[in-house]
Amino acid sequence: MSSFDIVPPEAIAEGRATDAYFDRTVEALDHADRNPHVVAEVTADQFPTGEFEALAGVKDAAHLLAGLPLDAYALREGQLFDGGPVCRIEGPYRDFAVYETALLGFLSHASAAATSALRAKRAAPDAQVLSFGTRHVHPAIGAMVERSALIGGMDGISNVAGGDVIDREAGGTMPHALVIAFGKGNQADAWRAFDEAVAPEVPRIALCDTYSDETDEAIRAAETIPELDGVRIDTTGSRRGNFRHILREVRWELDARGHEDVAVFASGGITPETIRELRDVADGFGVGSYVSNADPVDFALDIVEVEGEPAAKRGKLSGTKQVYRTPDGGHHVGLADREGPDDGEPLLEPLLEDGEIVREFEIEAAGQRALEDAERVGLGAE
Ligand SMILES: O=P(O)(O)OC[C@H]1O[C@H](OP(=O)(O)OP(=O)(O)O)[C@H](O)[C@@H]1O
Repeated sequence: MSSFDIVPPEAIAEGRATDAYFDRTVEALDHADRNPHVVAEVTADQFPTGEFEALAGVKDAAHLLAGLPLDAYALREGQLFDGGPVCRIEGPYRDFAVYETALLGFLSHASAAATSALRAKRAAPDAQVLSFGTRHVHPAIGAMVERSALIGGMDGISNVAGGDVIDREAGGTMPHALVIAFGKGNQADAWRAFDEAVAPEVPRIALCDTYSDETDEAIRAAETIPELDGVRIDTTGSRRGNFRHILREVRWELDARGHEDVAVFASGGITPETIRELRDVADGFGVGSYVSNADPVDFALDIVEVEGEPAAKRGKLSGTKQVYRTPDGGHHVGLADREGPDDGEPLLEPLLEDGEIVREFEIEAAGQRALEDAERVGLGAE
């Protein structure tokens, strides 16, 4: 047993990461010798709302359900939706009832982070937008946050173990702690030690706000490290004043001394709004809490068909559904056995066939899909 309070992956795979009432449900169904064939759908909103979100977490959802006697369909990761099902399960209910809790958790949390990542990246498509936020959340979900950030189209991640899990390398240069470890006034020693110590492929980006004026530190960093790639300005909120002005000044003073090729990165409390304010004066952004702390999407799993007959609780729409994307960016919900809209591309595609995963999960392809679909539906274009 781990000394950390972390539900182990095996318990999730076995269906133990469930609300207890599903265990009671299985007991009652067993007692009554009842196991109806159902269609169940995962939905946040029944009808399109105009508020788009990006789907993520489908890889984990597929592995959760793998091996069960069911078929499943889902949107592709990175696909945007604003209503209707994002996932459909068809099979004997008793066999998958206990997986609902973990299934919704996988999709809800990852989709929220991916959606925020997409909003951040869309605010500055030409800048480097990097994920910095796993420090704000439980370390057990670091890989989920980083994978979702990339599915949302972000350009890089910072969590090393999270990167190991998703087979991507974490990036990053220095915290304030490194500069402080060399003592006030000795920032140059810290930057020099960094430059001498770290592998050549690590970008030389100096943190330039620890002790003194940002422009002063940026100039000194550029003079200390001949191959300096960039400076990062993370001015503490209480000292920030006009952050845009600070970044413009840094850019100006670097340029005035011939350091036009030194990039300027901004971090600390960055949101899509601040990115839009700063995108013409910064080359990149470190985004933390805006992505890692995103509120989970409010997904629910609902039975919509029992033994081939429409069924649903009040407030939910019965019948097996399909969702479609039309070229104008419209998201349409219809019954699966009816004609879809003209030129509508069906979005719910096979995920599992009789318990076998029938899909590849490509992070970069998902990120590309998210960015293209965001362009189509106008998400984050403001
Ligand atoms: O505000 P967020 O968007 O969540 O950004 C995450 C963190 O990244 C920056 O810290 P930094 O890397 O400079 O860390 P340090 O102050 O501990 O050195 C910033 O000051 C935040 O603490």
